[in-house]
Amino acid sequence: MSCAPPPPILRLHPPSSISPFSSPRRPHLSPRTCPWRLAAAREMPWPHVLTVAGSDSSAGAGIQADVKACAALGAYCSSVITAVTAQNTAGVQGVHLVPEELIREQLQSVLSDMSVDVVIPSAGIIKILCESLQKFPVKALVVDPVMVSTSGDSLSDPSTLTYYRDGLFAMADIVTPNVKEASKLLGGVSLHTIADMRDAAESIYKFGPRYVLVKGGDMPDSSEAIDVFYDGKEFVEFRGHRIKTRNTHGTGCTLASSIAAELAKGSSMLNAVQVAKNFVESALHHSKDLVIGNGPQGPFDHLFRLKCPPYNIGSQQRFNPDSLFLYAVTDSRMNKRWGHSIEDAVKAAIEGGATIVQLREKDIESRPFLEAAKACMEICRSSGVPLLINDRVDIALACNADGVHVGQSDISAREVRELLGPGKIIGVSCKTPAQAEQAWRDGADYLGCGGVFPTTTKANNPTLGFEGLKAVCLASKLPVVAIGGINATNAGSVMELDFPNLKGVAVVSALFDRECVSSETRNLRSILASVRCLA
Ligand SMILES: Cc1ncc(COP(=O)(O)OP(=O)(O)O)c(N)n1
Ligand SMILES: Cc1ncsc1CCOP(=O)(O)O
Ligand SMILES: [Mg+2]
Repeated sequence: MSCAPPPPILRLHPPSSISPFSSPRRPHLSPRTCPWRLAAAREMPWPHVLTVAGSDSSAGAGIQADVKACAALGAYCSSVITAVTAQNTAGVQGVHLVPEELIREQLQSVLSDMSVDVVIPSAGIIKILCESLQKFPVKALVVDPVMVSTSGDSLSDPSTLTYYRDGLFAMADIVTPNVKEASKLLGGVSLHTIADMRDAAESIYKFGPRYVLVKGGDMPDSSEAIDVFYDGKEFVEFRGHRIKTRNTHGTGCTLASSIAAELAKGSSMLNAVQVAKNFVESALHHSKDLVIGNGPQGPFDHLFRLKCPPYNIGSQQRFNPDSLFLYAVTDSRMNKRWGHSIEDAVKAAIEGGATIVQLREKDIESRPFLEAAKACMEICRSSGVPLLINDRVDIALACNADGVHVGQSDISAREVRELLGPGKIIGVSCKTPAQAEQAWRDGADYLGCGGVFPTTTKANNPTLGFEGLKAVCLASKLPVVAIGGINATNAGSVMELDFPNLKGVAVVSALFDRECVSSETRNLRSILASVRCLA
C-alpha cells in the first residue's frame, strides 16, 4: 500500500522542552529551600535501591556486589553497612558487626535525604528497619535470606532464622532463598526435585512475603539452573544454563540486587526476576575464565557489558519502553472504510515508522482475526516491531504475539500474566493513580493513559486532559503511552509534557482512518521526533 514518496530523512533533535510540572517527590526539598536545585532543567527521578548488608573485602558479594549490580542495571545504590567482613576467595576470615546505633544513623542519613524505591534488608536489624521504614516508606523490600553461601558455608547463627521467619518475611515483597536456605528455613527438609522446591516455596510463602523465589542454582545433578517462583497461586519455573565456572561468589546477592534494581526501575516482579536471572547468567558466562585470587571460589565481573558493546548484550530485554514512541492501534471498521486489509494497514504503519502495533479488532470473528494476526506477526517479526493484541489473550497465545493490552473492564493484568507467562508484554489502560498502582502490582509492563483528548473511536470514554495524564505519569515508574484523540495537530504538545516515563503516543484514527496510512504515520513520527528523539 504505497501512496506518496517518503520525505527526506529526519534529523532527530534532543528533547527541547522543560516540564511544566514539578515532581511530587521529595517535597521537603523545594527549590526555594534548596537553591542549588534551581540549576536542574528538569528533575530526573532515578531508580534507587538501598542495600543494608555487610561489606565483603573481596568485593564479590555483600554491599560491593549490590552496588555493582545496581550500577550495571541502571539503578543508583546507596548502602548501609551492618558488618565488616574479612574474606577472600578461600573463605571468611573475620566478621565485625557495626554497632546498632551507627546502623540506625546510616539508615536515617540515607532515607531522610534520598527517595529510595527498594530496600534490600539484612537480618538482625528488624526493629531499627521497621522504625525507619515507618518514617520513610519505600515501594518494595527484597529479602535475600543469606544463611548458606554458594560454597555451602553457614553464614548465620540460629537467631537469624527466627529473624527471617518471624519478622522480615512478613514485610517482604519477595524472598529469594537458595535450596539450602529453603531447607534450613523449613527445619531441615531435604529438597531434591522441582516438586520439592515448589512445596518449599509454598511453605515459605506462608511466612508472609508476596512472592517467593527458591533458587535451584546449587541443586546437584542438573544441567539447568531452575528457579521456582510462587505468587501464592501459581508457580513459574525460570530455567537458565548452568555455567561451568569457579567464579560464583556473590551470585545470590547479585540476583537479589538485580531484582531490586529492576523493581526500582518500575518492572513487574516477574519481569524483574527474569531480567535478574538473565543478568547473572550472562555475568557468569562472561567471567567464567576470570582469575581473581587463589582460592576455590572467585568473584565475577558485574560490569561485563562495558567490554562487549552493544552494552545490552545478553540482557535479552523482551520489552524496550522506547518502543511506545509511536504506537499504532488498528481498527477494522476504519480499514474497511478505506478498503485496507489489516495486514496492509499494519505493513503501511510500519513502513511509516510505527514502533509498536496493536491489533484492536472489535468487529471481527475469531477465525479471520487469528488468520490476520498470524500474518501480522510475520510482518512485525521481520521488521523487529512488537505486535500486541487488544483484549484477546486467546488470539495472542494462538499467534504467539509479543503481548496483550487490557483495560479496566477486561480480564486483569495479573490473570493475563498467569496465562502468558513472564516473557510477554502486558499493557494496561489506566485513568487514575490507583489504577496505575494496581497495574504495577499485577505485573504490567506499561500503561496506556487516556483519552487525553476527546475521541469518537472509543465510546463513553471520559477525557482526562493533560492533568489526568500527568497524575498517572507521576504516580508510576512504569512507562506510559498517551492515547485518545491524538493527531498531527496535537501530538507535539503531548510529547512536550516531557515526563520521564511518558514514552510516546498511541493513535488509531489519525493513522488508520486515512487513505494513506504510511504517509500519515511518517508525518506523525517526524512531529514526535522534532520534540523528542527516540532514545
Ligand atoms: C495503548 C492503549 N491504551 C489504551 C487502550 C484502551 O484499552 P481498553 O480500555 O481496554 O479499551 P478497548 O481498546 O479494549 O476498547 C488501548 N487499546 N491501547
Ligand atoms: C482505544 C482508546 N482508549 C482510550 S481512547 C481510545 C481511542 C483512541 O483512538 P483515536 O486515536 O482515534 O482517538
Ligand atoms: Mg479492552
